[in-house]
Amino acid sequence: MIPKKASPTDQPAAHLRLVNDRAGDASGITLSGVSKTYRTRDGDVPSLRPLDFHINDGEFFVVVGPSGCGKSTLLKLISGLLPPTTGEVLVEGEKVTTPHGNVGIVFQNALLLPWRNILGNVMLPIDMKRLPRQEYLDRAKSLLKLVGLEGFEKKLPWQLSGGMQQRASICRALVHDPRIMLMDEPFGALDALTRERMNVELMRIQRETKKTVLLITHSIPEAVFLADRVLVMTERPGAIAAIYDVPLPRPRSLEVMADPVFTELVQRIRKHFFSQGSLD
Ligand SMILES: Nc1ncnc2c1ncn2[C@@H]1O[C@H](COP(=O)(O)OP(=O)(O)OP(=O)(O)O)[C@@H](O)[C@H]1O
Repeated sequence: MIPKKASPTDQPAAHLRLVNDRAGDASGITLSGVSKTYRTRDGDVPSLRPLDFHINDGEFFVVVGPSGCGKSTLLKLISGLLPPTTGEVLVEGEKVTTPHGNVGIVFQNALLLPWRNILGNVMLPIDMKRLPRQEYLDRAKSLLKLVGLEGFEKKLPWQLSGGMQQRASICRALVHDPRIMLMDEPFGALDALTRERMNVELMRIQRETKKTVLLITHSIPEAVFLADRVLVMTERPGAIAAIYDVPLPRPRSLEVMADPVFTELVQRIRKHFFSQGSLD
């Protein structure tokens, strides 16, 4: 595990204790009173009601919720791409005010640059941040090996399948060694079989890299399969409907989906959405 950096903003630990109820624990992600209302020409669009929760360091935390309830907004607030309307987000004890290097983001589509080869795409954050290329090249290559793309470094994105492209985009999100990986419906564009394989792979990557993962999905089975905890959101403006612990041992294989603990939890979460029909 990468040692947590000491930083001046680790100091408001007293505040953290209030939010967190965890004396001195500045690791992970803490949201306190975080809400978002978009101001548009047509009026205000309340997107998120004030949210309070903590994601532990190294946790696999999955968010499910109906379409338009503010899941992507939540991810943008944590990454610093958007400022909250109220409240604050702390990542590793530091208040998020701008986009920061503590996160790597994976979107629904791999969004690889078609003119860069796979290694070049994985190295993109290093080039953009002007970090020393040579130091990160080996890391990029070992990440590609970790996701089974060894030998594909020089291929162009179109020469890879959708699942392989998405694996490359996971490497790109990890290449600068962020503590946290934010994933917005990362496998939503893949066929069902590839998606299952990617889920197994993602769990393995998370175990090996020990990253904190926040993943958004529309699929309740996917959420329960992957997560340590599942946060269920209400309809917009999104609030916390419930947070469920997933008491299934790790490592997990696809057979776990037949376990009564798994199926009961899926049913329990699904009940939140019976009237909305917006989840798988
Ligand atoms: N830039 C914006 N300006 C105005 N309203 C926005 C903006 N971005 C999102 N919204 C609105 O905020 C609400 C939440 O959007 P968001 O994309 O976060 O939802 P979501 O849960 O990720 O949706 P989905 O599951 O369909 O991807 C929606 O009603 C959306 O229309």
